[in-house]
Amino acid sequence: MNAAGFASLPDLAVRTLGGSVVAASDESFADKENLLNPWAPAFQPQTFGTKGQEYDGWETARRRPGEDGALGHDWAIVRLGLPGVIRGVVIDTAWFKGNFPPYASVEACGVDGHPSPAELAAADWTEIVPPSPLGGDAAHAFEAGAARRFTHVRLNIFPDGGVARLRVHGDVVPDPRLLAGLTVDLAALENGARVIGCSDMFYSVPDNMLFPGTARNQAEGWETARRRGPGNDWAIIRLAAPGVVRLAEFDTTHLKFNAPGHVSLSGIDARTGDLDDPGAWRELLGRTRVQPDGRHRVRLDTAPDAPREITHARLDIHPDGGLTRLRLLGDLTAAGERLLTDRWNELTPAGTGHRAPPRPA
Ligand SMILES: NC(=O)NC(NC(N)=O)C(=O)[O-]
Repeated sequence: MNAAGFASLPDLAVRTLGGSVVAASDESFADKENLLNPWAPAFQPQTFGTKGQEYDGWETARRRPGEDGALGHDWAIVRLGLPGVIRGVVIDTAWFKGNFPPYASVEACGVDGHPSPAELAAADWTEIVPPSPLGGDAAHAFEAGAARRFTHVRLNIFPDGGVARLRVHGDVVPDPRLLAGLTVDLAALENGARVIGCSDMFYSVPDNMLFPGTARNQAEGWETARRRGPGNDWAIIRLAAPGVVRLAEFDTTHLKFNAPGHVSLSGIDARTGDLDDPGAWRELLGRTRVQPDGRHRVRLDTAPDAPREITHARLDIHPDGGLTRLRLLGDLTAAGERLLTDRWNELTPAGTGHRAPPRPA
């Protein structure tokens, strides 16, 4: 997968998906936490504080050789908000022009639970980006290929300097022990769901609807252009795993003059039906009126005689607009639990401190 390909995958490290910087060797000039800011790096010239020019990034002091003559290097350890398989990394030195590091590398590890910085230092790290040259004021994309579930990454810079952002794109691999037997959001990015197709993403991408928490403005949701022709906008969501959706939440918060008039929802089991065959989709919720700027929770009909196991859901918004959040609360089926467990086991090598979850019958 090339950079353009992996950059459309979720950023497993971004703060709005739960990422954090747990430790760094140094942050004398600018805070390590800036590495994971969701916004594009900003810069204002001549904003000198007591320690130097202020940068929207992570910046370390200029290193000097120690008594032994060694220069050493700086590093920062990031806890991924969403553990998963890393497909590519972007090291962005935006605005660092005379103070970027000339080389960087990235390592990753998978550790169960909530390890301390000391426990992470002793973890088994795998190099996913070898030491590579960097330029100033530029985003550098590196593919990463290890077919393993990682929970943390370590950015190494040689010998020192500033990095504006670290983006870690990949496929979310949720921990089945946290989902099995519970009613969960089958459309949540953090549970492994994703939007795999949509009619329009002129203003913002539809995966935004699947972020945790509430949106702070309409840019943090999905918004389409004004539709001038016939038809309506839509998005198809691949659920976290096969499951039964029992309650849908359509959130138009912050969409005050651009909310859809109506929404509808349908589902398909892609193991037996073709996503491209309109006849294979079953209605889950007929055309339902929505209001601007608010949450709409709708209980779906899950009568015992209505077989509702689906792998994908289709959201239709009539005629256009967007949603800031979409929640599809429901239960994994036994097949869904098995699938998640098998995937987790396959991508989590033994001996990394992970407990293998029981595989449902
Ligand atoms: N934050 C800084 O002031 N950094 C540096 N200096 C300037 N002017 O940016 C540097 O690396 O010495």
